[in-house]
Amino acid sequence: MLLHFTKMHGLGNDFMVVDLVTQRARFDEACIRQLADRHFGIGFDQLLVVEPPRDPDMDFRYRIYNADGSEVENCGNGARCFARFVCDQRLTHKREIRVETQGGPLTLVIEDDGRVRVNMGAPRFAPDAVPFDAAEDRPLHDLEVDSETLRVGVVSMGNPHAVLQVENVDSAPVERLGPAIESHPRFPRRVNAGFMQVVSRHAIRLRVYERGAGETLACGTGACAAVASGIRQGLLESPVDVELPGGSLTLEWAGDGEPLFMTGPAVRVFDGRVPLG
Ligand SMILES: N[C@@H](CCC[C@H](N)C(=O)O)C(=O)O
Repeated sequence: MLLHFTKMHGLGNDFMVVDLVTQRARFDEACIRQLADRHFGIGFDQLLVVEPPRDPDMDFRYRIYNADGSEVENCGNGARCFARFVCDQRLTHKREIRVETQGGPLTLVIEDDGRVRVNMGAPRFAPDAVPFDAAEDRPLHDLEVDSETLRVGVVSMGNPHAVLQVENVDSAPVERLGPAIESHPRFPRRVNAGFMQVVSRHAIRLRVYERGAGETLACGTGACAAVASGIRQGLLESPVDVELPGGSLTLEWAGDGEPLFMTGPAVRVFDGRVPLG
C-alpha cells in the first residue's frame, strides 16, 4: 500500500507526519528506523502520527516516535507542526485544539500570524516524575560523567530532560557529553540532554542532544525544560527568548505549578507517498 505523508519542520527539527484518521497503517521499530534513515529512507528526527482521540473531550490523539523507533511522551516542535497539519488537512476547523499525548493533554492555538502557541503543561522537577535516581528534589544535582562531576537540573515536560549550564554553546562538548548523559544509568528511561548558555535574564542559547535522535537543530520540550530550570535557579525571568541552532522560540512561565507556554513556527515542506509493507 502507498501511505500519504507530509514532511514538516519546527526550526529544523524535522518530522514525517502521518494522518491515521483517514488512513490505516502500523509502524514497528524496524520500519520507523528505515523511514528515518537520511540516506535510504525519507529522513526525520521524529515520526508524528495523528489519530482519533480516545477521550471524547479531546480533538485528536498525537503519537510521537524517535528516529530510533522508540515511542515517546511529548515533542514541542512536533506539537506545533501537528496543529498546522490538522488545520491544513482540514481535519478540524478549530483554531484551539486539544490533543492527547502519552505525556498528558496539550492545548494548541494557531495565532493570526501563523505561529502556534502551545500550553505545554506544568514542568515537574521531582526525581520520580522525570524519572531520575535521586533521594530528593533539588534545583541542581551532581551527575558523574566520564570522571567529571556535572551539575544538572532535571525536568519532566512529559518527557525527561537534563539541563547543563555552559559558558558558550558553540564550544560546549555536546558530541562527547550528550550520548553519555542520554544513557546515564541514573536516568532509567534515558534523557534528553540540554546545554544552556545564559545570555541575559530574558535570553538563552541552547543546544540539545535528543534521546533517540542525537543532536537536533531545535528541541521544543528541551527549550521548555531549560527555561523552567533557569527560572527555578533564579537565572532567568519570563518571558525568555530561546535561540536554537535552527531558530528562536518564545517561552513564558509564571512559576511552580503553572503551565509553560511555547510560541514558534511550524513549516510544511512537501507531501509524499511511500510504500509500506
Ligand atoms: N524534538 C522534540 C522532542 C522529541 C522527543 C525526545 N527526543 C524524547 O525522546 O523525549 C521536541 O521538540 O520537544
